[in-house]
Amino acid sequence: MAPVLRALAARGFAQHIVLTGQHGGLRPHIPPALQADTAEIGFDPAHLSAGEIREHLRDRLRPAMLAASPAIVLVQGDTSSALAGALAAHDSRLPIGHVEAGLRSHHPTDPWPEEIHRIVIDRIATLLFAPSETALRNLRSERVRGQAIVTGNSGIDALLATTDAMGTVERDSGARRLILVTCHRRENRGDRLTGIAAALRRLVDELPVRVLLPLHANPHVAGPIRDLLGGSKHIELVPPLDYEATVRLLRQCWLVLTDSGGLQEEAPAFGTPVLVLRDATERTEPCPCLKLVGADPARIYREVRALVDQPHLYETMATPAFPFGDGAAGPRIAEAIARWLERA
Ligand SMILES: CC(=O)N[C@@H]1[C@@H](OP(=O)(O)OP(=O)(O)OC[C@H]2O[C@@H](n3ccc(=O)[nH]c3=O)[C@H](O)[C@@H]2O)O[C@H](CO)[C@@H](O)[C@@H]1O
Repeated sequence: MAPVLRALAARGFAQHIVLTGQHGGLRPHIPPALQADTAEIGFDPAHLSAGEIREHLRDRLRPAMLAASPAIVLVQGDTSSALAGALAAHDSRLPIGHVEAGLRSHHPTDPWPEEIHRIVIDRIATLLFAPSETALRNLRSERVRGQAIVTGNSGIDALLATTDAMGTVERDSGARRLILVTCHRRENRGDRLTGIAAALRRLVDELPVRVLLPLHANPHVAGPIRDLLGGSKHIELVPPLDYEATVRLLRQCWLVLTDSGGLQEEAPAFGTPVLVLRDATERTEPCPCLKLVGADPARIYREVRALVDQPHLYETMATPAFPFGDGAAGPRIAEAIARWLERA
C-alpha cells in the first residue's frame, strides 16, 4: 500500500493510516512522512479465529472511522483486517475503496477465508482497483455496484522501485541450482505440508538443486516446517527475510516453489519460473512463468525434474512478464480517487 499512500500524499490528501497488527509490525514500511498519521491497534491475533479477528477489529476500527470521518476508507487485499475495515466503514456509512479488487480463485474454500473476504469487500466497495483485465472481468460478471477500473497492483510498484534502487543482480551460478521455497497457507498444513517436505528432500537428494526456505513469522507454520526439514542437507531454513532480501533472491534463484500470492506476482517480473504449491490460485492471468502443481510430492518432483532435464522447457517459462501491473498503480489509484471526489 505504500505506493498508494505516497501517491495520495503527493496530491495533497490528508491520510489517517491504521495498522491492525494482524501481520506483525508493518510500521517500518509506512513512508516516513506519513508515520505521524499512522496509528496501530495493539492486539494479539495468535489465539483468535479469522472470524474473531474480523469482529474484534470491526468493533475497534469503527470509532476511529467515525472520529476521522474520512471521504473514503481504503482497504488492501483479502485478510481479516481488510474485511473488518470494509465492514466497519459500511457500518459507518463511509465509502470504501478496495486495492487488489477482483482477484478470484472461484473456489469458495481455496483460499479460505480470503476468497470470501474478497467477494464481500467487492460487493460493498464504491471504488474497486483491479490488478488486471482478468480481475475486472470477474467484477463485471458479479455485477458489483461500485466503479471498477484496472490500475495494476501496488505491489508491483514497490517491486520495481526496490529493483531500480538495487541495481544489477546476477543469477546464482553454483553447482546446485537455487530453489526459493515459501509455504504458509492454511490449506497446506498437515498432510499436505508433510508431502511438500518429502518432495523437497527428494529433490535435493536426486537433483543438482538446493533449497532456501524463509520461514513464515507465524509459529504455527514455522514449527512444523522446522520439525520436517530441520537439519536436512542442501535445505536451508532461515528466519523471515526483509523485503529487499526477498526481492534479491527472486532475481538470483533458478526456481520458486510457493503458495504465496505476492510471489506469484513478483517472480514473473524477473522471468523466474514459479511452481505454485496450491490446487487453485486467484492469480489466473495468462503468464508463462506460473504453473499450478498442487502439493502432491510425486507431481512436485516430476515438474521440477522436467525443468532440470529439459532446458528448452525451462527457457519457455523463464520469460519476464507483468500481468499484474506496470508499476504505476499508486498514481492511478490516487488519480481515480481525486476524480471521484470531484464528482461526489
Ligand atoms: C490468498 C493470497 O495469496 N493473498 C495474498 C496474501 O499475501 P501473500 O500470500 O503474498 O503473503 P506472503 O507470501 O506472506 O507475503 C508476500 C509479500 O512478502 C514478501 N516476503 C515474503 C517472504 C519473506 O520472508 N519476506 C518477504 O518480504 C514477498 O516478497 C511479498 O511481497 O495476503 C495479501 C494481503 O491481503 C494479499 O494482498 C495477497 O493477495
